Formats: sequence, C-alpha cells, structure tokens
Amino acid sequence: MDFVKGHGTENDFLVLPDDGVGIDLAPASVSALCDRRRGLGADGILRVARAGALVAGGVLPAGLPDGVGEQDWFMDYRNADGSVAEMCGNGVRVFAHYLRASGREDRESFVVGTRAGARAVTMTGAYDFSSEARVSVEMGPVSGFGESAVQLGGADRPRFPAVAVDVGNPHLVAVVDGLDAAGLAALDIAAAPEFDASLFPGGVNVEVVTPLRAGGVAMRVHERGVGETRSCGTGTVAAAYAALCADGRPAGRVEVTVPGGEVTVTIGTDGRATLEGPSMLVASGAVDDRWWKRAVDAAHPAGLGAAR
Ligand SMILES: N[C@@H](CCC[C@H](N)C(=O)O)C(=O)O
Repeated sequence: MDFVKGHGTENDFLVLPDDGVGIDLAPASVSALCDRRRGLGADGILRVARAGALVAGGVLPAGLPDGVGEQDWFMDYRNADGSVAEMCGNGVRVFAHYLRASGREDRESFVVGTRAGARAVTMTGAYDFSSEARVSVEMGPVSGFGESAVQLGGADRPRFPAVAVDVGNPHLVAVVDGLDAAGLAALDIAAAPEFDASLFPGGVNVEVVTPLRAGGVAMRVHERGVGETRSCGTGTVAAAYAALCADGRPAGRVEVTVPGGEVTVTIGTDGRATLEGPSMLVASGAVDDRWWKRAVDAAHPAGLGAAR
C-alpha cells in the first residue's frame, strides 16, 4: 500500500491513493497506522478516490454529498482513532497539494468532495513535492448553534463559557477574556476536555482562543478522535467566527496562529468562510504488506467481512 505523508501547519496526514477502493480502513487498522510508535504516525488519514468509486465501493452508503459529482476527487477522511469525520480543513489543503504534485490533477482550481459537501480549492504558486504549497479553500457556511461551556484538565480545571460552531463538523470554541499567548500556552489542552454531551452527541472539537487583537487570534485545539493537535483547519474557521462575534462583527479577516503555524480565515457577510494556508508533502513510500495484513486481520474478529 503506497502512502504520502504531508502536513498543513503541522496537522499531519497519511495520504492513501486508492482508485479501486480496495483498502480496508477498519477503525483498528487506521489507528494502528496512525499510531506514532506501532505504525507510521499521523493525526488522520486521507483516502484518495473519485466520489463515484467510493459510492460504488460502499464507503458512502448515503450516496454523493451535496454538490459533489461522481467524477470529483473525494477526501475520505479518518481521524487517528479510526472514526470518520465530515471535514478536515488542513487535510483538504494537503489533499489538493497531493493531487497536483502527483499529476492526478492539472487544474489550479477544482472541487474536492467531502462528507460535508463540495469544497472548491485554489492553488497558487509552486505545488511540486518539495515546495510548500499555498492553498485557499472555500469552506462553506459557518454558523453558531448555541452557547455552552468547556472544562479543561490541569490542576485548577478551568471552566470557560463557549459557543457551539458548525463548520460542517462540530466545534466548541471558548474565546477567553484577558487570555494572552503565554496564558494560552500554559493551559492543559492534552487532557480530554469536558463538555455537554447532549449538545454534541457525536463528540466535538474543542478550541481555546485569545480575543481578537490587531486582526489576529491565537488558538489551541483538542480534536475529536485525535487529542491535542498542532492545528485544526476547521477549528481555525470556528475560532475566527467566534472571535469576530465576540467582537461584535459578523464578518472579517482573521490571522489565526496555532502551535504549528499560521492561517488566514475570511468570513464574508454571506456567512461563508475561506481558509488559506500552507501544505507540505514530506515523504512517500510503501507500507509493508505483511504488517498491514496483520493490522487488518487483527481489526476483524473471525467471520466478519472487510470494512471500507
Ligand atoms: N484536523 C482537521 C479536523 C479533523 C476532523 C476532526 N477531528 C473531527 O472529528 O471533526 C481540520 O484541519 O479541520
């Protein structure tokens, strides 16, 4: 099984080209592959196939998501614990970069299908394997769906008011009054935060954010299905939205600094967001066939069929 390793602001992914939709992505085999000691290591997996092939292969049982055509490339995203998520903002930049660098796509702008719907991407400048690519992604509508709170880990287990934000996947964002970059760095985001499960029955990505200042915010994130990561693209969109709202503005442009770098989020007066940021492809190779077969076999109790 061939792979390419890439990252967007240090949120890292294994890209798995799979035109024939033959790779068995059972949760346990995904988590073995993403494990940083047992496997190759990554925050998530991006399977590359055409949307129509994924429908035919049973990966998208509900059919094509909104606006996605059969011939569109589809980012089949899995978190490191093997769970499926609707969308990944850093992943979609790496996915687009891989398509261009590998010669599978020769257009500057094209659509990437995701479970949250079609996402238009545009790449400007260099896009080969050894260059840092810049990718702009139309992230679709961003909206709030309630007020809540989040409780972090650490000695004093701070509790912050937070807002629920939908970017195609769910986010709980705490814009903390008076918090600066040093205070943000001192928080324990690695421990699983506590949140209201009735508002987020499928789990949630949690972001802690400094208030908007000079057009920018700093953010840390604990991702659903992964843990603390160095960046989360959909999280930066949710953070920009929450910071703008806290500042009394419906729209604007926000530079979001995360531990792994910086991205730019623009939210229009129509409520739609654009995310612009880097992508790096750092390695390519093949997973040992026997190791992978053992991981897949171990993921399936005897008698159960393959997962897609
Ligand atoms: N890292 C991603 C988000 C990946 C999915 C997320 N963990 C979820 O379960 O919703 C990003 O860059 O957006």
